[in-house]
Amino acid sequence: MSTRIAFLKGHGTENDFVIVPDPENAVDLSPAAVAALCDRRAGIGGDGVLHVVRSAAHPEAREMADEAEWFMDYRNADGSVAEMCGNGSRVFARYLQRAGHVSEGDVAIATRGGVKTVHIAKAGPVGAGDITVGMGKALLPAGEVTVSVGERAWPARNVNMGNPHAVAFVDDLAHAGNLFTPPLFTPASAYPNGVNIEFVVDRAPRHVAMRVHERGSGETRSCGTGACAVAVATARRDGVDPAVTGTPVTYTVDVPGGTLVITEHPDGEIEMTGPAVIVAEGEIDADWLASATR
Ligand SMILES: N[C@@H](CCC[C@H](N)C(=O)O)C(=O)O
Repeated sequence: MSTRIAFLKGHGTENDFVIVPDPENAVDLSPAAVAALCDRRAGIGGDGVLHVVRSAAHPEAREMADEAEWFMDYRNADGSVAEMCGNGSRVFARYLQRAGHVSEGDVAIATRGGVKTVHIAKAGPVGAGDITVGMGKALLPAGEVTVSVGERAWPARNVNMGNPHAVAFVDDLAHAGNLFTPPLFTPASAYPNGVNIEFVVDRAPRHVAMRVHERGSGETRSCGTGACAVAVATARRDGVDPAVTGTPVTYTVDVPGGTLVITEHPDGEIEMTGPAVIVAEGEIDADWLASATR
C-alpha cells in the first residue's frame, strides 16, 4: 500500500490553498509537486500551497525559531516561492488552531517576509470569527510604473508588502480583461522578480473594489498583500497618510471572493482582517504525487 501524506484544503476570501502539515520538513515539496497539487483538474486544486513546518526544521526559518514556532513555507500554484501571503497567513493560523497547536489570541508565524503576529478572534466554535494579521509596513519605491492590458494602459503605484505589487486605478474592473495572460508592465527593472498586479475602482469613501493577477498563480479571487497595497495606494491618492495625521485610516477592500478590512496606523504598521476557513481534510497518495512530478 502506498504511503499517504495528510492535507487540508482551506481558503480566505476564496484565495484557496492546499495545506500540507509537515512539522519535521520530511515531505519533498518540489516545484513540480506543488504545481501537481494545485492543478484544479488533475490534482487537489488551489492558488497555492501552505507547507506547515516547524521553524527549527526549515533552513529558511531556523533563525526565526525563537520568535515563532511555525514557518509558513508558502508556494504559488506554479511552484514558485513568495515572500508573503496575507490570506494564506490567516488560513495557516486557522489550521494551527484547528490542529490544537495554538489557541485564540496572538500567534507569531515565521514567513519569508519575517515574523508576523496573527490575532485569532475569540468567537464561538473553532473555525468561526475573523483573523487579523500584522502585515508590517508598506514600502513605496519611487519611480513611474505603467500597467497595460491590450490597448489600455494605466499609471500604477509600486507598493512592496514584502512581496511586490503594482496598483492601477481603473474606471471599470472589466477593463482588466479576462486576465488569462499576465498584464504587461514597464519598466521591467521595477520588478526584476515579477509582480502581483491589482486593478482598483472606487465604491464609496474609503471603500474600494479590486481584481488581481498574482505572480505565479494567475487571477485569484483575493490577495491579502494586494488588498494592503491597494489600501495604502488609495490612501496616498486620497491625500491621506497616517504618519502625517497621527490617526489610523481604515479602508474596506472588496475582492471577488469577499471583503477585507485594512487599517494603516501612524507608525506605518498595517493590519488586515478577514475570514479563514478550513473546508476539507484528507490524504494525498504519495505514489501519485511522485508520478505526477516525474
Ligand atoms: N495570495 C497572496 C499572495 C501570494 C504570493 C503572490 N502570488 C506573490 O508571488 O507575491 C496573498 O493573499 O497575499
